Amino acid sequence: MPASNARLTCSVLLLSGGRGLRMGGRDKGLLEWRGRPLIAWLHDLTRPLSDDLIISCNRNTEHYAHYADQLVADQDQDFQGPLAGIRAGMAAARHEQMLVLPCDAPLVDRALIESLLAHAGSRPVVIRQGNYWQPLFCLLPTGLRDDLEHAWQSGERSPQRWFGKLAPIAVDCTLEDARLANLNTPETLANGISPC
Ligand SMILES: Nc1nc2c(ncn2[C@@H]2O[C@H](COP(=O)(O)OP(=O)(O)OP(=O)(O)O)[C@@H](O)[C@H]2O)c(=O)[nH]1
Ligand SMILES: [Mg+2]
Repeated sequence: MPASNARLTCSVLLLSGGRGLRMGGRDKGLLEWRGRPLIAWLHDLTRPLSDDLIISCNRNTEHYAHYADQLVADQDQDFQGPLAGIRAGMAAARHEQMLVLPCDAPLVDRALIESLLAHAGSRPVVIRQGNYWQPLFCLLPTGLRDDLEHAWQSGERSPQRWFGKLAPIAVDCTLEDARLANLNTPETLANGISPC
């Protein structure tokens, strides 16, 4: 059943539209980790939160469709980065808030998500580790879609620079917080998790 969180129903955007160059050009979300595709772990985590689970992907749509209510693709086919996926997700999202997570962080847990949702309002809410923002772990008010579109049309391609102008709310985590570890290389995929 969707939307077990009665306080807030959000859209969810799982970012899986990258080139995966460090994985030899393979589609990272579909690579297996602990016996299942990475996207399956994020799907299982976020499915109960939303009736609007969006996956940003630029290939293998037939595989991703199983895990989503909506698929979105970047407008341009030249991999302009995650902000392209956020832009497509914002255009499609059906709720006032959109939770964004990357496909390659399978240790994110419900408590981390709840700590983002707790600050839902008119400003972006973003994970920060020490002095480092983690711009792909965030909660975005979808009312910012016009602002994002304007920034995009002005040439902005950095999620952090975009929301940096919007007085983001930080959710602070330690530098050692294993939940934020992500998988970028075949070695980490096979052997475990590396720090971000
Ligand atoms: N929609 C979309 N998502 C992207 C794009 N580039 C990266 N992402 C996503 O952003 C997140 C972080 O990117 P990376 O970890 O660098 O993944 P990647 O770009 O596929 O991998 P590398 O090519 O090795 O850098 C991942 O969830 C990617 O799927 C893009 O051009 N479009
Ligand atoms: Mg990349």
